[in-house]
Amino acid sequence: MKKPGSANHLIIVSFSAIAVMVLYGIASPATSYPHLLVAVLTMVIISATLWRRSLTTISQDTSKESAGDVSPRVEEHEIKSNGYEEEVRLALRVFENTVDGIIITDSEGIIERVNPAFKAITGYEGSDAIGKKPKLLRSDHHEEAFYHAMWNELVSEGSWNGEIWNRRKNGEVYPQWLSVTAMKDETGAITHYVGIFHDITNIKSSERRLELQITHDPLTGLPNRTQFNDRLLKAISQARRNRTRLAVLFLDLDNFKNVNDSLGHQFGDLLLKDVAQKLVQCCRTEDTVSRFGGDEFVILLPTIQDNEPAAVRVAMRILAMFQRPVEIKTWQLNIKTSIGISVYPNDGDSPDLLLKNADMAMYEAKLKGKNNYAMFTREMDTIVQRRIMLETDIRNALDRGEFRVFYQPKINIQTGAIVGMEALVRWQRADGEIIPPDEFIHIAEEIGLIVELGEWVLTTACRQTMLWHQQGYPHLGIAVNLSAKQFQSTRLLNQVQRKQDQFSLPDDCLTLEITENIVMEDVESAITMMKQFRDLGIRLSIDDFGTGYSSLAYLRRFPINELKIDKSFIIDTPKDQEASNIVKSIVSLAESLNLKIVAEGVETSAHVAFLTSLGISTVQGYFYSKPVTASTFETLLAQTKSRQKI
Ligand SMILES: Nc1nc2c(ncn2[C@@H]2O[C@@H]3COP(=O)(O)O[C@H]4[C@@H](O)[C@H](n5cnc6c(=O)[nH]c(N)nc65)O[C@@H]4COP(=O)(O)O[C@H]3[C@H]2O)c(=O)[nH]1
Repeated sequence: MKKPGSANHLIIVSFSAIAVMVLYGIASPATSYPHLLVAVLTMVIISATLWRRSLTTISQDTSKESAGDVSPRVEEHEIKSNGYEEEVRLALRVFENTVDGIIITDSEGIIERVNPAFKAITGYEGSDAIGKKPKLLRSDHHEEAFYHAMWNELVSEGSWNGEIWNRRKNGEVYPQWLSVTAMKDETGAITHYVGIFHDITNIKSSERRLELQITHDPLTGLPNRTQFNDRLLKAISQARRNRTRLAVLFLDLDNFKNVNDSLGHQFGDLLLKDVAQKLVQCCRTEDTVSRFGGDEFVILLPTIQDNEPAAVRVAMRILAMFQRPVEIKTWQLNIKTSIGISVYPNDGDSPDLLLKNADMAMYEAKLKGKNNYAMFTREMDTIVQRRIMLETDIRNALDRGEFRVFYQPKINIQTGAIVGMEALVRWQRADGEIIPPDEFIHIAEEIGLIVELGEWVLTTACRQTMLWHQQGYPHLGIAVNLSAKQFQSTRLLNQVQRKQDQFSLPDDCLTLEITENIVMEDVESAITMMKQFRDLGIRLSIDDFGTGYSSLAYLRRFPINELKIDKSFIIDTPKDQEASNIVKSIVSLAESLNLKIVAEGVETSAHVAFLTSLGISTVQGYFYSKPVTASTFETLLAQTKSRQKI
């Protein structure tokens, strides 16, 4: 008798474990599962062969030893008790019941057997497939080279695993994961090929959904930052190879936040979708229009012939599109945009640099006024770097005590006496650099520091005025500038009243200087506010008069005390006729409205003579003094006092 050897027992034991795992779905479905199935099928074939051989041996032995003691039934019983036949049955059940399609071909690749799952996946009956080659399932998805490579690997390595697109009987092309294994006999010759596959359509479509989520903006469906960066990187290498140029356009919507805040986020979303569509219409199909989030859109023009014109043409087309109101529901919105442009290779050779520079140029476009574009320039880099530095540092400048108040005297043109002063803030950084207000006031406004800073200036100026009053100059008036945000702050009135009380300033001592544009923003509430100041004994002056857009009709209704003629007019007098006429008109306007006049920017004796001829009594300018520190101002006070005594 020949019993199955111990090696065979081992194989059977491991086969049982695998078969049970497969039946109960323990193995992972993606890649290890086909390997297990191949193992199972290997076992099917090996087991069947061994079993057949064992039975043959038994029957031979039986015939040989028919007269002997050992009954063949005993041998059969032994086989059954070893579980051998049972294992083979189990393997066949796996073949029949697995959800994976299985094809077994002969060494020539002619299909010998397929399992029921094969039919479920491909739609072909066993009878359709048996006797044919697996070519039957081919789609046009792959080149011939793909199949060559697959067979080469199969023959050399003994197996092939991978994704393959096949065609079902109904013509539908679908992706499947396929593992093919070459089965060999004892001599090493290939006897069969076993192919195991499963349909991965669902996996692929959820992969696609996931990829879409990773690479696209869910609101507008446009590529997102990740996808944009990817395309920009590829476009840069292509442009480098072909020695061509590309452009990046960075844009955001001016005042989008206001739309969102006033009309709600849903409305804002509709607006963004609409803008996205229109931007796509402004570009060619090979361009990438992406949304980085919020109201930021970035466009890639992957090939442009020249440095500027092509990119500028697209920017102009976009700006023209924004000239027309956007219609959302029943609303017509005037939305504007600012566009910054950077060009490869001049403005950067990496996605980061091109984006940063386009962003910088966009900031410059905003400064030029809304609905504008700007090309990146090297100088911008320096300006923006400085602005970023100031923006970071200013946040703690107040706590670090880096602000100073300078005072510029206001002079009585007839007597030369100092009648008051304007408080002008400066920022003295730790390294000693003095930064003028024109450079940081708008930053303080943007980051919300201005109300706090304004209060500090008001306190400092009022305290200093009180001290000078106490030192023997009780006639000095003090003028303090207000920014738009301060003027709109509900705290302002209360703040001013407290300072006036705290430093015992008499009525008409404190003047608040506001620009025309500030009051014109919301005329009615500005008038209410101004009346309250007047009731407190606070003077009001319209600063930079002539440069804004105040209406004369409103001017009549403003409870103001003074017009301050802007220095840009004074500077050109008396030579420039137009400037001189404007100054004359402002003077007669002030007279008719019973307002006082202050002329600023008085730099020369010719200015003084001209203003004197117009009957102006109060002036301010470098001819007398630049803004100076409190101690220098005290020296000026002492000098003019002694001059007057002489
Ligand atoms: N070329 C020339 N310039 C002259 C002459 N006389 C005076 N100036 C300058 O003209 C500006 C007058 O102040 P402003 O029109 O209120 O214009 C101010 C004001 O709008 C703003 N500002 C200054 N301090 C404050 C502040 O404390 N709060 C706010 N909100 N704004 C301030 O910054 C602006 C600029 O202030 P400054 O740089 O101090 O510049 C001052 C002053 O130095 C002259 O003869 N020739």
